Amino acid sequence: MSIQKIMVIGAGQMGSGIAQVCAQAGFDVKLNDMKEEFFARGLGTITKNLSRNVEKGRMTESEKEAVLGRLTKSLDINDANDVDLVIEAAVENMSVKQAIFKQLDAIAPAHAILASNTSSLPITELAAVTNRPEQVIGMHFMNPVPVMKLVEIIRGLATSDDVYQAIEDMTKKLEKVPVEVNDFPGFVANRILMPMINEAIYTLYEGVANKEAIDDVMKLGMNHPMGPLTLADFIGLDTCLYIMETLHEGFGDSKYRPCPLLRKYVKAGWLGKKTGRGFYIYES
Ligand SMILES: CC(=O)CC(=O)SCCNC(=O)CCNC(=O)[C@H](O)C(C)(C)COP(=O)(O)OP(=O)(O)OC[C@H]1O[C@@H](n2cnc3c(N)ncnc32)[C@H](O)[C@@H]1OP(=O)(O)O
Ligand SMILES: NC(=O)C1=CN([C@@H]2O[C@H](COP(=O)(O)OP(=O)(O)OC[C@H]3O[C@@H](n4cnc5c(N)ncnc54)[C@H](O)[C@@H]3O)[C@@H](O)[C@H]2O)C=CC1
Repeated sequence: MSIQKIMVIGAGQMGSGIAQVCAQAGFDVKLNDMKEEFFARGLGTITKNLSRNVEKGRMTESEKEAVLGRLTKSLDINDANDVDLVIEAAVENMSVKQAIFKQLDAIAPAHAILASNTSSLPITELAAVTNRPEQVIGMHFMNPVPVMKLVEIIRGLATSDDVYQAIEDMTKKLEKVPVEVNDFPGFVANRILMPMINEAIYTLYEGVANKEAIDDVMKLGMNHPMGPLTLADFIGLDTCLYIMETLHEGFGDSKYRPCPLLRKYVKAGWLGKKTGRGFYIYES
């Protein structure tokens, strides 16, 4: 199974990072989003990251131009008609993702693999809306994609061994480390990380300490690179809430109930770094 042409759906924080590392590894990448401005924002982030690589002597200017040359703009999902792999990185919402997978199943070539960068949603449920469930798989990158080494590879119930192998090989070409995981809500990464973040939000909500103190405890006491509230802002509070809801619904266990303060911030549109305000305020 040979992969050369890729479409990445969603040019947000994750999609832009995924498109960047794929283009850096030599793949031809179509970066798809719904509007020109969303694509432009994603391309802006990629260009900034590549320029930093040039400044730091990790890449020449001509290598940077070659990477950018392998990236193409797409504002139409029909552009998936000649790709070998689609990596979907749109919002963490099952109905949005299922609608995308249904369309892709009709558009993408019969051999194409359909992967999702979902943080928590069942791959098997995405696969079920297609006629190629054996070619549907989870490819869960970590944020920030250009820096973090891990990719959780999630097998849906029907995912074939050949498809798993092709995605594992492709992940290694991106210089990432694949880890095989089965299809349960939140997989491994967010089954463990997100309840910790949710508990940090409860700690704030219940007035145990202020936000700086909570972050300091985990940074200085546990050597985490970011405190949990800073990390929640970095991930996006909407994404954190979606993940907690998936865990809560998927396991039916009250220990996963999302903190009311998290819901309130999301309802206010305080989604974290990407909107300029979450637990902290960010200059643009
Ligand atoms: C929600 C999910 O489904 C799963 C997830 O992704 S959960 C989130 C997982 N990610 C984490 O937990 C990240 C935790 N934070 C960290 O590891 C670090 O704070 C960090 C790597 C983000 C930044 O590191 P730092 O040392 O504090 O800052 P800084 O010195 O500015 O950055 C370190 C390097 O990362 C790079 N970097 C930082 N942020 C970046 C970004 N958004 N994009 C690209 N590169 C970035 C910097 O350019 C820098 O590279 P150089 O040293 O080569 O110049
Ligand atoms: N933020 C994080 O730390 C991580 C997020 N993820 C997952 O990655 C996915 C994307 O998350 P982010 O990049 O953080 O979100 P984001 O909000 O930064 O970006 C989402 C992008 O998808 C686009 N989009 C939405 N619907 C679309 C459609 N139908 N067609 C094309 N584009 C569409 C939006 O316009 C936006 O640009 C989610 O499933 C999330 O759970 C996975 C790992 C880490």
